[in-house]
Amino acid sequence: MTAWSAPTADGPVHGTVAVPGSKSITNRALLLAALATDGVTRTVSGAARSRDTTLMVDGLAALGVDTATAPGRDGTLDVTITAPAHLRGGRVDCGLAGTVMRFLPPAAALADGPVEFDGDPHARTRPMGGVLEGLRGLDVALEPADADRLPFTVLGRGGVRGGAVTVDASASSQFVSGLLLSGPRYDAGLAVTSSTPVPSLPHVDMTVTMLRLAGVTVTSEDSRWAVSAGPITPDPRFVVEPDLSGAAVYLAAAMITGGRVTVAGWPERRPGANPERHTQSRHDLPDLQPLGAVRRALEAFGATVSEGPDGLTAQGPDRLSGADVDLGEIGELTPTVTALAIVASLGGHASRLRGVAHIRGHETDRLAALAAEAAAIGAHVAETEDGLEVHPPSGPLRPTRPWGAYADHRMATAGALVGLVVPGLEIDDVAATGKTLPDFADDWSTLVRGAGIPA
Ligand SMILES: O=C(O)C1=C[C@@H](OP(=O)(O)O)[C@@H](O)[C@H](O)C1
Ligand SMILES: C=C(OP(=O)(O)O)C(=O)O
Repeated sequence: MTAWSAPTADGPVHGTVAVPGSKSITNRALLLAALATDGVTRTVSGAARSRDTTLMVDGLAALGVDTATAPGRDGTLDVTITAPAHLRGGRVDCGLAGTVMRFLPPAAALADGPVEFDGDPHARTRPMGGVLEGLRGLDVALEPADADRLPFTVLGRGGVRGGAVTVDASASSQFVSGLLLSGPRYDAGLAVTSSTPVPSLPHVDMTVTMLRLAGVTVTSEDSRWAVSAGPITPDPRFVVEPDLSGAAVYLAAAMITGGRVTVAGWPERRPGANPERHTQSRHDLPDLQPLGAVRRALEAFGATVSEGPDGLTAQGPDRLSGADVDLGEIGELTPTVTALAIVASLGGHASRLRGVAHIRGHETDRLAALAAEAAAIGAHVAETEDGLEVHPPSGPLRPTRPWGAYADHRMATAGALVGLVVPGLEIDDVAATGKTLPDFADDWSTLVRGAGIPA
């Protein structure tokens, strides 16, 4: 693997960029189309053309779902899905995708035969307990019976009785989302209670909203969510919006350099759009991604973030401030925010990132990885129990070795952000960005060198 030289910014980064569709929305839309109960062929358009999407499409195909992909607008994919009358047994490669390893086992329980699950070496260390505990609570048989990690087999028996389960979802909101997405197909529907606080709650909200858009009755109260048994009928042409966490990387480039970057194609929403209405049109969309929380986190470092007809725009300050931010709702932003905190520390400002203990179970132990890569350039980033503290360094930052990506897209993009102000920084595996941002290296270089990415 050849290291990639991250471009250094000569001045403020200005431009307009297009980012791929959200992998979280894409993979929910694909699964809901595959679980649809009316035999209609559906298209998910604007889907991320990325490894996680491909893994979901291939996983669904392994369960007997009819899938076809075609190039869509702006480098995205159009995926056509026809749900079969019955899912079948097979073998699913989860890669490193949390959405595949947590969302497909509850669907596999509906299959007519055993479904084997495995993934990348690191995927075998990612927590799975909540999903498997939930399935066992519904009398779904697993092999091994006490499995709590990949690899395992779900012994599908063509149906699931459904009912109420209590799980520990402190390690990932995806445990709750995964169970809820298949719940309407269980005989008695499904009620999921988490015995512990759930991180990344906006991702559970995304699940609830997308289920409602697909005609499912969902109730939620505190840490309990319930879906009624019944038809799943998503929009036959579902349009995926751009990925907010991917967008945040480009917005952060403006922040770090005192520039201005717009992410094009951000949907304009009417306030009060109603997810209970079984419809989807561009101007009648409920919020699916946590823009408010992301905006607050970026603004805490001094950015101005605005939405308009051109898209989502961040304007950087002359110098970043330090910040004390709780990222519990948006844990996947931690690498990006850490890069902002490292740059702020160069101006003498300390920062504290809290509420993200669970990201030790993400693509890698992100707290350990961020602290280690920061130390290798002379930055001062210390792990805490639930986050990171970033302090001013004792001298200028200098790479001593390539920044490690750890097969983690967001570690790679965090390295690119730090590279804007640290000359000579290389990233050991920029291809890791293919998990969600397949064109990242080229798009980033084009933006930073001033030409902007055609949006
Ligand atoms: O449901 C989803 O699409 C996601 C939920 C979150 O997972 P965690 O709750 O494990 O943080 C998020 O970090 C991940 O990137 C995507
Ligand atoms: C945590 C992430 O991914 P996954 O869906 O694999 O959990 C992420 O994208 O930051």
